[in-house]
Amino acid sequence: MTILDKIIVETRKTIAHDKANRPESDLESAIAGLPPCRDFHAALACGGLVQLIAEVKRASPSAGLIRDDFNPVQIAEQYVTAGAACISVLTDEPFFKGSLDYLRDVRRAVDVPLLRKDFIVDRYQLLQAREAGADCALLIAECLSADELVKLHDEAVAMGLQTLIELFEPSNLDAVLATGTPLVGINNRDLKTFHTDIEHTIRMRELIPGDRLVVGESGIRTHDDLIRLGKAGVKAVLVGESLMRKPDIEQATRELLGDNR
Ligand SMILES: O=P(O)(O)OC[C@@H](O)[C@@H](O)c1c[nH]c2ccccc12
Repeated sequence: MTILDKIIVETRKTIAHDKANRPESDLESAIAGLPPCRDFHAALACGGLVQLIAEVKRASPSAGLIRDDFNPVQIAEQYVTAGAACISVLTDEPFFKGSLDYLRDVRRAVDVPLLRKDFIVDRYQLLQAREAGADCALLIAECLSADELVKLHDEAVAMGLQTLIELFEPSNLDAVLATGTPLVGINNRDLKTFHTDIEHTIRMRELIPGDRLVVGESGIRTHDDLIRLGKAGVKAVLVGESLMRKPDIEQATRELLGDNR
């Protein structure tokens, strides 16, 4: 069993537990009265050379605990002050020490579009995302069949959410493109081995039609990395660990972006 398989097993347990506490119909009514989502795609499509989705990430299976003094609201505020276009909030609890409450708290504190970063396999999680204030939901091609990808993408859109669909395996590209999502993420981390290589995004970029906005994800550390990806046609980057490890997150975010504003 790979780590990804283990995460999905736990995720399904969490969903069953959450559904028992709060029925789907309850979430449906809760989202009915919400204002429309912010435009995640537009925030990345405009402005400078490469836009930043900065991630609130407390821990990960590969890195363990990334940061001791963890205050999601303060971190998100620092990201935004330093120029992040969007914020990603990890909500998986067992493996990433995240929480839907972090997403809620960040929603109250900042005005930029937010991504729910989790292992989404069920419509219920999309409802939770929308209710907690997300504007976009991550879908991972390695966790879902081609049919499930289409179904969850359509369900997300019906709720007013956008989707960022991520893949690592080149063989999943057709399934991702077939959903019609305008936002395609290339994960540089092989979730089976945790190894990251930013060349992976650069190679995969060439295979993706120009009408999709490509997000380079994982293992991005420096301004040079960002520039290299930008030159290869990558419009946005998703960065967590390298920023979360720095004592001064705001300063680190400025350094990553450089004069790329
Ligand atoms: O912390 P990094 O290496 O900067 O990576 C951020 C983000 O790409 C990573 O957290 C991620 C990408 N896809 C995921 C899917 C699930 C959990 C986590 C992820």
